[in-house]
Amino acid sequence: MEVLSLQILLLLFFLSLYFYLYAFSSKKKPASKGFKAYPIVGALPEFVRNRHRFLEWTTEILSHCPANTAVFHRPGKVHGIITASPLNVEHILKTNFENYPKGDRFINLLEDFLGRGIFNSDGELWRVQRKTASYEFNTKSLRNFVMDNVEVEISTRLVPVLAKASKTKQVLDLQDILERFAFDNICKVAFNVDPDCLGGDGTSGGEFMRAFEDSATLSSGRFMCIYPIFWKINKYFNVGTEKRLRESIKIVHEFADEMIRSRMEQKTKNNDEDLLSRFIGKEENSTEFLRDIVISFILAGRDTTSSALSWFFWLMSVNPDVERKILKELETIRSSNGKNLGDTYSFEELRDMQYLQAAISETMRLYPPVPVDTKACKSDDVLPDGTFVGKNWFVTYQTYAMGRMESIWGKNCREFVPERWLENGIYRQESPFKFPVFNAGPRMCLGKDMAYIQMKSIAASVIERFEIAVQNKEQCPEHLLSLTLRMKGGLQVKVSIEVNCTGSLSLVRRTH
Ligand code: HEM
Repeated sequence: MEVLSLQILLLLFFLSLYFYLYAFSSKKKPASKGFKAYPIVGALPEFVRNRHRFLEWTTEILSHCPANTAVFHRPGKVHGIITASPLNVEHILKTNFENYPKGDRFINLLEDFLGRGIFNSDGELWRVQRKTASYEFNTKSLRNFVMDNVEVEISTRLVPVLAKASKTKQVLDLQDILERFAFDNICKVAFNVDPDCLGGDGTSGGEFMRAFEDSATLSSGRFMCIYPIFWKINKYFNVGTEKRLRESIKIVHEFADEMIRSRMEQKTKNNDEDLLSRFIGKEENSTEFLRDIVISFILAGRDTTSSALSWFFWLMSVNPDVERKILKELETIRSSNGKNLGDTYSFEELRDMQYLQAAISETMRLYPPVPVDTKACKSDDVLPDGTFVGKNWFVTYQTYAMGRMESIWGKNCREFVPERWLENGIYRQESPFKFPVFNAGPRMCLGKDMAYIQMKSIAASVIERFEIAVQNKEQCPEHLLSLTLRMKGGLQVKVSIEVNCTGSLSLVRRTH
């Protein structure tokens, strides 16, 4: 017995020594090539140590790998790769699209929140939703409807809320305001329902907003769980974060159910065609499925543009020269079209805002609203850079890291330079594989054009009317890794009125 204990002690001693030497020797290497994989436990210790800074950690790793691609070993059968290579991204999202579905693992993690909505489905279920939604998104009437809605939301809700805050000198969470704006907008555009979340003092619908945020953050927290069994046990016993998740999802579901019920009633009264009515019109769609569709579109429409604009306003506060150039561009557009400050911009005028478009794209290059996207590999494959990917491995492309790769954007990749998007002053599209902020290939974002209309309208109306003083602007806001890249604690700002919409005295000061 004593001999056995001694043997176990010796074994433990040598194992500890081995891990210590292994870790120590790899610390001395100047740059890590890929994830450090320990015997038996794989990359898990590193993952545990760095998961609170997952995006930065993986960016560091990928930037040191020759093809910006790293293999991730986990104990048991889970292996995967993380890539920031445009060639690999093209292969995964387009060339070999059928081999890289979302997969069961991903779908199970998000199913309680998103059900089998468009973001969380594969195969025929995805195809049907994509087809129906594409039809709706391709119409010119949608573009006009978006333009009208955005204009009304800006002039009757956003501007009054900011103007009021400027009078009271109150500190505002701009991220929250932008989320409310985007939420009202997507509900009107997609479901023909106005929740008026930004109406009044801009705080209505607070319970739903909180529940939606918690549902997204806690669901994405499951991705960071070392073993899925952990969250599954918590879910089974309804404890911890899983208890909170269940409560939040219940609130979100009730809201969506109520919206569908009221839309179904309306349907009998008028025959307005919107996205939801296209789905309601199909008898085979159950109310649960309609709910999944509603929640997915709220997520798509609410959390993406608001994330991009929050980072945009913070970047403006630390890059006043860029803001001045945008103001100058707006002034030129107004004067050549005989417009006053405060007048609404037409679709053509928004299209002419080339520098603003560049500044918004540059924001999303550094702070992509959807920072990571994961697929599953259906059968063994080899990526264009020679990396082997096994069946059932996860395959993640890291958009956040891609915006910070010297190999893609050059030496100044970490600097905020809108000019990199311009050729002779005209905005130049980038390859979606180099800049997969809106995804690429058959699952490319359907709301890209709508998103730019909304973001440009808001950015232009706000910066030409108000001075936005971001609190503690020198410190880069911390991000919260949810399904989208939100700012932890929001974006606290003080607003002051820059111009009174009839004159441009202050504007002259700011543009020179
Ligand atoms: C800055 C704004 C936006 C960004 C960066 C963005 C980005 C993305 C990304 C990365 C995906 C792929 C997600 C995945 O596969 O899991 C996606 C898909 C999608 N987006 Fe957007 N999006 C934006 C705005 C919008 C808006 C306003 C809508 C309108 C409702 C929208 C509708 C969709 C839809 C329906 C899909 C699903 C496409 C599919 O799976 O077939 N997006 N978007």
